[in-house]
Amino acid sequence: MVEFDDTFRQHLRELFVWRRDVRRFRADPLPAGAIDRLIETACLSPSVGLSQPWRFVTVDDAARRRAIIDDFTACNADALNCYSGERAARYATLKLSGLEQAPGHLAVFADKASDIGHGLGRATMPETTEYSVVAAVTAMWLAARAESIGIGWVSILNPDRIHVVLDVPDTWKFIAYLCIGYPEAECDQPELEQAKWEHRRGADEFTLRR
Ligand SMILES: Cc1cc2c(cc1C)N(C[C@H](O)[C@H](O)[C@H](O)COP(=O)(O)O)c1[nH]c(=O)[nH]c(=O)c1N2
Repeated sequence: MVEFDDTFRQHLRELFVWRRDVRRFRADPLPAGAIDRLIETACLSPSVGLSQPWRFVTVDDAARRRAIIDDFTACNADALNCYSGERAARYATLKLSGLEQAPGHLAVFADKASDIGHGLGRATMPETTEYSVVAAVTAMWLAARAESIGIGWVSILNPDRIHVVLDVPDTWKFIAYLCIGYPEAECDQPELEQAKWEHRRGADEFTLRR
């Protein structure tokens, strides 16, 4: 049996504390096979009915990357228009993607039409397909940090546009667009907290006791 000791648990806790959503990347490329290795780890994640509904698209083509960046720019401008006053001014200062700098781009989808898992667990809660993919992204995020690789999740995008740009099946639901690379800096505090947009709250605030 594999056992984990206190030292491992302490390191694991540190991994959770020091995992960040990264928007500022160094220019150096990722080592060969790094993204494939992260995808392999992500595939060890739990999934409803063992359906493994995650689908990964590595995006290396310059024209497709440019189209994604253009979509982000348009969506981010729309998002800014949803705020006013001081909140709008603050939003405008935020850096909300590392799409321009990140050496790795990875789009993640949930295959809503796959028969893998034979529908187990999905009859009353079809959304568990998407939950499974989010679990895989989280695993990848942590596994990357363990290799000092940073990941930034970009959701300020138009899913329909992503489908067209990446030419993926209609039955795939867009879940995440990930920027991957080495971070410019490490920090134990979310960037949105450093920018005074929001602060991390403690577990008590989100826990009901019945
Ligand atoms: C589903 C989802 C979607 C997004 C994010 C996360 C998740 C889970 N986050 C990252 C988010 O801002 C970040 O996780 C929190 O601010 C907490 O920071 P740390 O991840 O702890 O560094 C994120 N960040 C960003 O700069 N642009 C984005 O579009 C998104 N979108």
